[in-house]
Amino acid sequence: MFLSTEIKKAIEDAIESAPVVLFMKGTPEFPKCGFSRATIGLLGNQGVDPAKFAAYNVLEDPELREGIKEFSEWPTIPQLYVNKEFIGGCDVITSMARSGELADLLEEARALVPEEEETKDN
Ligand SMILES: N[C@@H](CCC(=O)N[C@@H](CS)C(=O)NCC(=O)O)C(=O)O
Ligand code: FES
Repeated sequence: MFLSTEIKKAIEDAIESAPVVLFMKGTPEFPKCGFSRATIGLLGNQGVDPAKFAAYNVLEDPELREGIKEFSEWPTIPQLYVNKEFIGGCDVITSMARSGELADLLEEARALVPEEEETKDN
């Protein structure tokens, strides 16, 4: 498939729209596939700040669905980007969560809910 300039630009804009960007099936609230659901769950468990997060539903956009595969040179959805860098899909995120690498990556990207806010007293 040929990645048009227009689609490429839309993908680049999406990737730049937040520190943590997930291309997924469905929405964070209503994932439409177990792999996307699992990935959203892992990011939530890590404490990703919603303000630092953007999700794009590829089921609403067939061009995005195919385009992101070619752009990332990765054949499946979900796809995670952190600070414009492609990280991987569900399997990669799962193993990075287990090893602690995901926590380090997200912390370095300053994408987690700040500790003070989490523990702020009433
Ligand atoms: N092993 C994959 C699981 C994801 C996967 O297999 N996705 C499939 C089914 S949802 C996919 O995106 N197929 C191409 C498509 O639906 O466009 C991962 O680590 O992310
Ligand atoms: S939609 Fe069937 S496995 Fe993802």
